[in-house]
Amino acid sequence: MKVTVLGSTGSIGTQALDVVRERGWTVGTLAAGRNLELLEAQVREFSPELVSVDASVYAEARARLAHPAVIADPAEAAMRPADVVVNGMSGLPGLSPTRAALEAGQAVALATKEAMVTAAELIWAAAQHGGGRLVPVDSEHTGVFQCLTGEALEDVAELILTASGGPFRNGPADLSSVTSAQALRHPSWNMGRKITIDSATLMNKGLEVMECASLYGLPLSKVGVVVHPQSVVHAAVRFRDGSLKAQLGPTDMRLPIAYAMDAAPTGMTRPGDVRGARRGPEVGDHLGWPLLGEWTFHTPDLNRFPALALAYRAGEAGGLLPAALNAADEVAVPAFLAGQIGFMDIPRVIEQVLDETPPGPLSWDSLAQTEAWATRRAQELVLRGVRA
Ligand SMILES: NC(=O)C1=CN([C@@H]2O[C@H](COP(=O)(O)OP(=O)(O)OC[C@H]3O[C@@H](n4cnc5c(N)ncnc54)[C@H](OP(=O)(O)O)[C@@H]3O)[C@@H](O)[C@H]2O)C=CC1
Ligand SMILES: CC(=O)[C@@H](O)[C@H](O)COP(=O)(O)O
Ligand SMILES: [Mn+2]
Repeated sequence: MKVTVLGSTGSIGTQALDVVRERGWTVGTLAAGRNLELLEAQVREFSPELVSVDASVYAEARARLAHPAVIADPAEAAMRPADVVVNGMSGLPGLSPTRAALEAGQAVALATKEAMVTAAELIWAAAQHGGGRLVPVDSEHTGVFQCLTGEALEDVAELILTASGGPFRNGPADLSSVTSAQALRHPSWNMGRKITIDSATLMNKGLEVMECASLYGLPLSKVGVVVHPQSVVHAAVRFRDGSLKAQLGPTDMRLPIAYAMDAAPTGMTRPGDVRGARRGPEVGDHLGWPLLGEWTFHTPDLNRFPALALAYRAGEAGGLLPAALNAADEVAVPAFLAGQIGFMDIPRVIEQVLDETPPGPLSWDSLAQTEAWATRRAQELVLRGVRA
């Protein structure tokens, strides 16, 4: 199988390349941002025909990388014919490559949750128009996908996503003065910095609730969240007869990535279009994973973690609000990491941006305008302070 990996130098990208190595697949195209040292090592190992890098390091990349063609356009990289395109780009920059890949008829293993959060209708239209297919990589959403396989959507009463609860699930009661070092200490997953902070605020779960509704074509009122500190159960589906089906697994993203890569060629073309895939060989030496230990489940505390309620609010409003929420979060999280604002200012910035977002129908143009506006407004709030 010939694979494209977008975001190849990140947490998802490097694990996708682990799967490629284990399976003996080949790499046609890689897209990275600015980490040329790691990209150079990946080029040496996988010999792709094409690499894309961030425009700011394009000249340096041309000088350093002798043999593959070098471009500065991940959307073009996404269109290069491949059996599967893994998108592990973080945030808004991952949106246009997702669109480009689907419009070019590619099979996409999609980790970039921001695409389904901000632009689901447009992404599905791109898939319909271009013949592209997609399968989610996110651990909870592959969990739902696997639970829904062989079931009828009309029989679903509720989709349940588990949350680890992040590093602050047991305290302190007041989160105003927690540090970025504390917030970056995720209890169960090793991930990029942005998603790790989102896990600490529970915004990650908020984004995932919207991602889930968009993927499976169900209203937000049918997507629930339960805190499960052990991160063994990734998701569950409650059916109308009262039965629950859950998906369990080790906390190793190579399993969801490998499943999505196997499933993408027969993947989803519209919301809820779930067809399970044949499973590939063992991933990451997990056949002996011990199904042992104690598992607990409790409801999330929306007072300490208001970001989750904000995400439900944006998701229920729909239109351009999820894009505004996401853009504000993409400003607030780096500002927190840079020490410019406190931890509880993250949801404050987002709430004020949501309150002020001009309504309107979703299109690629209005999406880009709203993202630009919300980014600017969030930057102002970071500099000047949010309302009391
Ligand atoms: N990590 C995880 O376990 C999970 C992640 N996800 C989702 O997957 C996505 C990626 O997350 P994660 O891997 O943690 O993030 P990382 O921050 O670890 O990686 C982001 C990747 O995007 C790359 N990138 C940035 N700009 C560009 C660009 N212009 N062109 C191409 N690549 C670019 C970065 O490149 P560089 O470093 O070279 O600058 C890096 O390779 C997010 O949407 C996240 O929510 C979902 C579930 C689990
Ligand atoms: C691995 C994965 O899918 C992450 O999105 C994970 O869910 C983050 O953990 P939280 O449950 O703490 O948000
Ligand atoms: Mn997840």
